[in-house]
Amino acid sequence: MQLSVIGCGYLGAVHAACMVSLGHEVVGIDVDPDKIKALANGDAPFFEPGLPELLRTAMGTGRLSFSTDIADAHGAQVHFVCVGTPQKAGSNAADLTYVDASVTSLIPHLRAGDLVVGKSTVPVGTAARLAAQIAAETPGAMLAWNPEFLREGYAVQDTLTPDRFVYGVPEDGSAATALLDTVYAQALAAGTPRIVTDYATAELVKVAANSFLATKISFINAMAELCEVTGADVTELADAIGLDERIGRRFLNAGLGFGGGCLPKDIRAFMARADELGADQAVGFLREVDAINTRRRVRMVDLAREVNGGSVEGKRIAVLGVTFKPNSDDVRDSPALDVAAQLARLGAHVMITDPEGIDNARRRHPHLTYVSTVAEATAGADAVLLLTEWREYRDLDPAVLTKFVSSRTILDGRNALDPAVWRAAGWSYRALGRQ
Ligand SMILES: NC(=O)C1=CN([C@@H]2O[C@H](COP(=O)(O)OP(=O)(O)OC[C@H]3O[C@@H](n4cnc5c(N)ncnc54)[C@H](O)[C@@H]3O)[C@@H](O)[C@H]2O)C=CC1
Ligand SMILES: O=C(O)[C@H]1O[C@H](OP(=O)(O)OP(=O)(O)OC[C@H]2O[C@@H](n3ccc(=O)[nH]c3=O)[C@H](O)[C@@H]2O)[C@H](O)[C@@H](O)[C@@H]1O
Repeated sequence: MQLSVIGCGYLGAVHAACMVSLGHEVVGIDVDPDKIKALANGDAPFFEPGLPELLRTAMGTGRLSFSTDIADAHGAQVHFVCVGTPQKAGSNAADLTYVDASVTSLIPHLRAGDLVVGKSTVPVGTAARLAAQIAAETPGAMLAWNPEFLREGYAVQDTLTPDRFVYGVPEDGSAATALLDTVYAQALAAGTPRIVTDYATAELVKVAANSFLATKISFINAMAELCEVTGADVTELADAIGLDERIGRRFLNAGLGFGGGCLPKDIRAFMARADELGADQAVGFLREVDAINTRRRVRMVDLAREVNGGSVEGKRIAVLGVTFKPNSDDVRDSPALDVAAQLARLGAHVMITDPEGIDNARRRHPHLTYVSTVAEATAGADAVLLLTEWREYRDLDPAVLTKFVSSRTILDGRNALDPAVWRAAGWSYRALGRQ
């Protein structure tokens, strides 16, 4: 099948390469010429495990091309819209500028029978509005909303073998459903469940799923706050409640909380949209979810002050990990970068290291200091902060770090280390939610 993928960022680039691996012919379109140049050379413009290999193989088939010209989407039968929907400046709402611009630019190149498939995360009501625009301007072209559930760091596997497909289709959606079934034939044959529903339900499934995940994280972080005042241990608490199959242990890792280009902006956009719909009470709890999440960052900064005698001014602070989670170079709304920036504002000499995130972090916070190795970051440190739990930081040997630091103080922002190991090596170990 001939497909176009419009928007080749974290979602679209992976989607394009994966669709080729399923046997389709794909043109990827993006307005960013640098991104398109890298992709056309077979280079992944961001870090995502498995993507470089997949891209090289896909380029080798001759069935993957990239362009900045939306006219090159003409001829494809299915057009995936994967552009960004960031938070609007000065508001909680989603900025739909890119979705609207991409669909408007695509319409002149559509033919009757073509299917536009929205994959971006949008406020409920967006699909119906775009469907009306498409129907008015290209009779016979169709729209489906097929939200994406991939996680960065596992994007390739999540795209090829998702937990489920959700198709939001119009009332007589059989043609749209048949086209999507052809696109995803391989995973469907392997038994992946698919839910065919209306636009509004499909849009809500996506924000409901992310809201649930964010709520689960903030729930355990609220318990961490209680553990801190009672002397209890949030990691053991999570293990214990997680053994109840109805609760489950996944997404109960307490620590610095959630960041990234999705959970924070999605819960805020959900609240903003519910407000517009007069249903703000229904998701009012998300305000608390957001507030608990922000408080964890503040608590980490306070802990850094506490272990430094009340002030970090003039102190050398090593920050291990700056991305919003391991196995990604993404620093959008990164809790780690936020904490590092707050400490720098308080006068600390912050030395940041990260395996993949330094370039992106430097673009956002050029005034902070970035170094390539743990040895450089921790040299002479008054405190070491583990803020993103990359494997190499989880595996650090305290005896090795002892040689570099000025004070053996470690703050584990992700509950990723074994306190007994660090204490046995003579370190003062502090964490969020456990003693
Ligand atoms: N990053 C992720 O893990 C996931 C993201 N999503 C959703 O997917 C959407 C995209 O997210 P990301 O890929 O992370 O964003 P991103 O910012 O990495 O990529 C968006 C891309 O769209 C391009 N673009 C903007 N306007 C365009 C236009 N008019 N025509 C063509 N290209 C255009 C940008 O240049 C950029 O490369 C968002 O709605 C997000 O919430 C959903 C699931 C997972
Ligand atoms: O809509 C999206 O874009 C995606 O958002 C999240 O995926 P992602 O942002 O890649 O990352 P997650 O693995 O969900 O982690 C999000 C944040 O929560 C934090 N987290 C996660 C799990 C946990 O137990 N504790 C915790 O603090 C992570 O450190 C990270 O900062 C969802 O997991 C995906 O299903 C969804 O498709």
